[in-house]
This record gives sequence, structure tokens and C-alpha cells, in this order.
Amino acid sequence: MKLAPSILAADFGNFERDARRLEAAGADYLHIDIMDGHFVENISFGADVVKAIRPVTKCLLDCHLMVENPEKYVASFAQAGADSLSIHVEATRHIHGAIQKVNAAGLRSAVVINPGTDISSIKHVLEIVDMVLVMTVNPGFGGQKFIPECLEKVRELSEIRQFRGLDFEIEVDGGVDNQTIIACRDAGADVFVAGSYIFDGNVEENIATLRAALN
Ligand SMILES: O=C(CO)[C@@H](O)[C@H](O)COP(=O)(O)O
Repeated sequence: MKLAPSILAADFGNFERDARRLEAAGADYLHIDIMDGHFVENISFGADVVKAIRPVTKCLLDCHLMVENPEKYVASFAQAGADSLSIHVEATRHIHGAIQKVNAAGLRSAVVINPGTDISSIKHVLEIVDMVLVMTVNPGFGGQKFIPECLEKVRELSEIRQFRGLDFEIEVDGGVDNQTIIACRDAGADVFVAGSYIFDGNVEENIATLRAALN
């Protein structure tokens, strides 16, 4: 079970301090939300922020690309020091090719599905990804309410993984707190992104509370 704090909820003037703090508090992955203002309404940051964070942490840098034509950015994120790139099936006309490109760059790959997208759209890439990211809110903003209907997809993916003998991780993202994390774990998720829950109050205590909820 891995915790992946989202730096979208961090202090944008102090990414270095917050990245160090999250690692020291027990984060496994740092989840970095890249938003282009086209695929989603919000604009966040790009590969240069990944480059700035890379030297200050050993955590896996889990970059979630909420951008149109994500395949265009694989090389720049690889050069910046990303460890993992997550590609939305809704953002490309060539999801299989985009994942192949991430794998060829030597990075971990993930395919992402929005709440309104059925898992049938990703069944042909499950053999070539390291992770599936099931969005449990509509992408674009932190602080939204968890959509429980998405859990059904986590359950289905967990069954498919077992049935086909695959080993991709299942990550959930959006509205994850000390209650919803339990439902996600019970459905079969292994990696839990949380932004506002972790940064609202004491980061160390909130990470410890999430970790305890998983035990
Ligand atoms: O990708 C996204 C939002 O698009 C997420 O990573 C959020 O940043 C999670 O934030 P909380 O729902 O935990 O506040």
C-alpha cells in the first residue's frame, strides 16, 4: 500500500520544503498534477517543476499528465527526472502508442480513466502498463468530493488483474481521506493520492492517519 501526496495542495512557493517534508513523513510517491488549461480547465505547472523537485527527494515522481496530446511531452518529462507518467485515455487518439512511448523512454507508465469512462477503453493496454489510475473525481481541481461509483471500476480492475495474472498497480485519485481510503483499499486499490486531506492541518499527522487507516 503506497501513499502518494499530491503537491497540487502544497505551497507553490515552497515545493522544495514540502517535498522534503512529505518524504520525511513517509510518502512513497510524490504525485505531480500537470494541467494545461485545455484537457482540464485549470493550469498548474510543467516539466520545469519536476526538474526542480527531482534533486530534493528520493520519492518516486508520479506525474499525472492532464494535457492534450500527452505523447508530445514524454521526452521533456523524462529529461526532467520523472519516474512515472500517467496518460489519460481521453487525451489521446493513440493510447497504446502513447504508453509504448513512455515505456520506451524508460519510465513507468500508467493509463488514467475519468469517472465517466468505462474500463473497456483501457482493456487492451493493461498488459503494457505499470499502473492504472482510476480518477475518483473529475480532473482539474483539488478539494472535490469523492465519487463512490468509481469504486466499481477499481473492483473490476482488481478482478481482471487477478484473472489475467497481471501486476499493474491500481491508484485512486480525488477526494481521498481517512474514510474513503478504506473503501478504495477494500475495492482493490494499492496506491492512494491525497492532496487536500494531507495539507489541511498537520502533514505528518495526516499521513500517519492515512497509513493507520490502511492497516
Ligand atoms: O488530479 C487531481 C485533480 O485533478 C488530484 O491529484 C487532486 O490534486 C487530488 O486532490 P484532493 O482531491 O485530494 O484534494
